Amino acid sequence: MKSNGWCSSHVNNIYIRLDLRCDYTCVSTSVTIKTAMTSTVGKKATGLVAATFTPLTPKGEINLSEIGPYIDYLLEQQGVKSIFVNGTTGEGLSLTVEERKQLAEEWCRKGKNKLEQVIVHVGCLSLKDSQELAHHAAEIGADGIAVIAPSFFKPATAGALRMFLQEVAAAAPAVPFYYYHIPSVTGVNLQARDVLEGIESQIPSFRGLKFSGSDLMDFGRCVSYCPSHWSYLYGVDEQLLGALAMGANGAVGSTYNYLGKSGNRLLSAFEKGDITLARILQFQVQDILSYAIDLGFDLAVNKQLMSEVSGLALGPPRLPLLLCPQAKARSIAQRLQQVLGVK
Ligand SMILES: CC(=O)N[C@@H]([C@@H](O)[C@H](O)[C@H](O)CO)[C@@H](O)CC(=O)C(=O)O
Repeated sequence: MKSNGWCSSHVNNIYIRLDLRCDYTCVSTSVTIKTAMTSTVGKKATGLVAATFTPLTPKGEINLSEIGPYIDYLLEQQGVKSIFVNGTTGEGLSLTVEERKQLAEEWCRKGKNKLEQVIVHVGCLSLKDSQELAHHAAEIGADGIAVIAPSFFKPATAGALRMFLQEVAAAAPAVPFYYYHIPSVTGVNLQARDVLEGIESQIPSFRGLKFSGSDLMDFGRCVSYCPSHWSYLYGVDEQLLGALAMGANGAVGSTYNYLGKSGNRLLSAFEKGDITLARILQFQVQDILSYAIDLGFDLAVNKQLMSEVSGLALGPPRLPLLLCPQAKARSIAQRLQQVLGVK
């Protein structure tokens, strides 16, 4: 009979992993001490991050002129200081490489000296396109880049996905790199914990995880495996509280575009140990989203809801997503105002 186990601890940048392998005849203990992440790539991403919608004109072209007002809205009305652009909410995979570059550039330009972090999603089906976008993000001064798993030809193993991520990260080695785990959208159902196995030795700029999955056991295993100086950003907004308990140190999501204030209150209630308040705030988000889900909530509805709540002209989604009827978005916006007690 055998038992294998390990434990790790992180003290003052020293990362200690203790491997214990025992059977009845032998006990071997090996202790590895390494200085964790000696490079000082970037600042740590924490707190609330809005996954931005991509403003389009009524004809479906990217609308860069709305980005400045969008950033001001997030800062002034929602208290959100960091953004994640060209991701799922931003319809990144429906945009051309050139459009993604123009958008990333404008978000970075308009966010400079205002926002704390602009993280650019650079994942594509094509490795070459991802590398081009990663390199571009470095040139324009993005604070971080993130990559989802390619989802047409899917990686067969965690190792194959790690190799893909490594090749992208190598195109922007000085930019903090995040793995973006979103199995419900990519259909890549690998455990994030497996993807992270040894990733720091393959990607020196690796700085954390954007986990948009509902498997909190996998998320917890990521947090317990990884060094504390990484970012663990959780992306299922309606169950953020569970992820905070599991060790998330921030949240990235679509609803923080219009529920930023409440998201910030939830984070600070949790930090202060006021679980009762944190729970009330989480239940409010769940109420609003269940109401929306009953009406058929998807990205198109979400985008229209943001236009409705913020007054920004975000335009339609891009095909194949269909424009949401305004009455539907209006009805969800009313529910939101009732639940939050906003006039
Ligand atoms: C599947 C999906 O779109 N998930 C959203 C959530 O914020 C989601 O909209 C929210 O939890 C409501 O279900 C984010 O995780 C996506 C995200 O962060 C992104 O746009 O990159």
